[in-house]
Amino acid sequence: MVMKAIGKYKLLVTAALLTMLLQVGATLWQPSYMKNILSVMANMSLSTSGKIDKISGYGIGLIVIAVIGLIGSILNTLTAAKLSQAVSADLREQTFRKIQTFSYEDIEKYKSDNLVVRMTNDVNQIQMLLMMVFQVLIRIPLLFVGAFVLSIITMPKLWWIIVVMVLLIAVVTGVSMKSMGPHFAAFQSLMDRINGIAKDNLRGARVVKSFVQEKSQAEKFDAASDELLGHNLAVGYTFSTMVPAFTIISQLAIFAAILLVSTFVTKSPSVAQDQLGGIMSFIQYMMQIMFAIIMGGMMSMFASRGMVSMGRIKEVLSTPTSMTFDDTPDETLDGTVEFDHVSFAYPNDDAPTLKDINFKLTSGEMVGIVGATGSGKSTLAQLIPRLFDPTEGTVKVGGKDLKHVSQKTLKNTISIVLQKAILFSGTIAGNLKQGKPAANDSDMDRAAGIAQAAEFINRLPERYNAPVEERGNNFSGGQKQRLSITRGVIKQPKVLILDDSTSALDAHSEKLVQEAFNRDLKGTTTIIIAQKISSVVHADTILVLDEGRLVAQGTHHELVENSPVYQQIYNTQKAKEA
Ligand SMILES: Nc1ncnc2c1ncn2[C@@H]1O[C@H](COP(=O)(O)OP(=O)(O)OP(=O)(O)O)[C@@H](O)[C@H]1O
Repeated sequence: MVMKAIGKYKLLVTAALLTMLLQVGATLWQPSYMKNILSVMANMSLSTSGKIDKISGYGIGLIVIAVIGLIGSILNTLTAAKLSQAVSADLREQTFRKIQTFSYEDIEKYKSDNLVVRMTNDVNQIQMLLMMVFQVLIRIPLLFVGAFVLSIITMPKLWWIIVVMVLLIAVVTGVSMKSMGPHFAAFQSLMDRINGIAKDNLRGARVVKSFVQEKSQAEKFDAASDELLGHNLAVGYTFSTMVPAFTIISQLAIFAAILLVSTFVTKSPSVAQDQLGGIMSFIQYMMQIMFAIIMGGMMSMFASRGMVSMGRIKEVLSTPTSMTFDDTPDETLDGTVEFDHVSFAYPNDDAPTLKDINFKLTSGEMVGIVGATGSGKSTLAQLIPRLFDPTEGTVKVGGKDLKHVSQKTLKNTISIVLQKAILFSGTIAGNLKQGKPAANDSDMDRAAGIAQAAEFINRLPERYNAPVEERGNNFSGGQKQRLSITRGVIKQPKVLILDDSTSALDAHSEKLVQEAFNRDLKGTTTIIIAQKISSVVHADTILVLDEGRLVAQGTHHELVENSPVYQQIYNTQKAKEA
């Protein structure tokens, strides 16, 4: 997946690799110049001016190499940054597009917050990983092998010092990484938790303030934050012991190298010049090897976080959409709705929420659905616009099994106004056009009139161009509901479902909305889910649900006569009103 995304940027990849090679080459080249400079210094046969001339020459060479290395490093950082940002932007967009193809059921399975974290945090982790790969991870083995080989070529007799040092550093790095591993692993989940608490708190700011929950929210946040601090400190402590351990190992290695070289020099003064120069570059190579191992260990730790994120993005991208639509021609359906032995269980839920439901609604009817809270009213309604497919049985609209109609036909035929009015930031017109993209002002006027929204929209100076803030926060609950009903009716659907969507309207407005439905949406089957029986008392037929079963169907008068469940709801509500 990531390789495919990277493949698009071959030029940048090549540039990143070449600039990295330039950098590694310059780093490995530098010690040999140091060797030459020291050899000149130790050369007894050269005059002082001869030495200065040679050393200046080498010095200029050293500076040129350092500049080449610096240019390589700057260009590498630039190309790696550009590459990682471009790839992560592609992945983010690809993930978002994939989520758009998800059915509501797929989104429910992941939970929307989790998907947001994947598109933000996880994509960022991948971006950091790619940056690391093209800046450091590939450089490390090259630097390690290069410095290892060159150190042995420079001082063949000291090969064992390098081997012992590498082993000791590898052991210390391994032990430290093992102890830090669980702390790194805990970071991600704690960050998720901290994000969650902060988000809950800010989203529910009104509840927090009105229930004076600031202190308990702060305590909850502190607990998670302190836990994160604990893990950070534990990592810090390990680092603080790692650094002196590396210093001791390197000092010992340097000491051993110098000691041995001085014995060679003493034994054979003729090799003094070569050996003294060599020891300098040998020590530099040792430092490069040590740097490569330490960086390698640390980077692989961070890389493992990136790999986890990659897995999480891959999971989303490879999730097959649970709901597919038939590629049949678009058609015009009438508003009959039929449930034929429909049962439904939510994903990951063993017990069915709806059990063997059977009914048939005639086109243009006004239908009420009532039942106790949790009896399955919203669940039943969600099967009509195919937010979910039934686990068993068939849902038909216009006489056609919904599984065999095109997505466009479904969209043109059915509209649902959900219990919670959800508006998107933008303008009123932008929100209404979600219902009918080609809607003009007269369509909006008509729909706003039906939903009793015209009155407050007309009071806004910009009318349909009035801004809508995030989640419609600049509108009252009732206004949001009216706008959301307007969006639902604007395309004049054949089936309109109102899932408790007039709850924030006063009784008078609710009556006006229903009268407008009767008058202006004559051919539309209107299904009203209501908590209050008064909202559906005039319906042509009422479905009564009880614990996921359809226990009765009829007009208000029929049900008052012969449905014990309906009678109970009706009597309880009458008693409350009295
Ligand atoms: N997304 C979901 N995942 C799992 N279970 C769910 C989900 N939504 C609802 N349920 C469960 O299904 C049952 C029926 O819920 P539903 O929302 O359909 O009831 P309802 O009659 O509309 O209730 P209310 O009048 O309170 O809105 C409840 O037990 C609920 O816990």
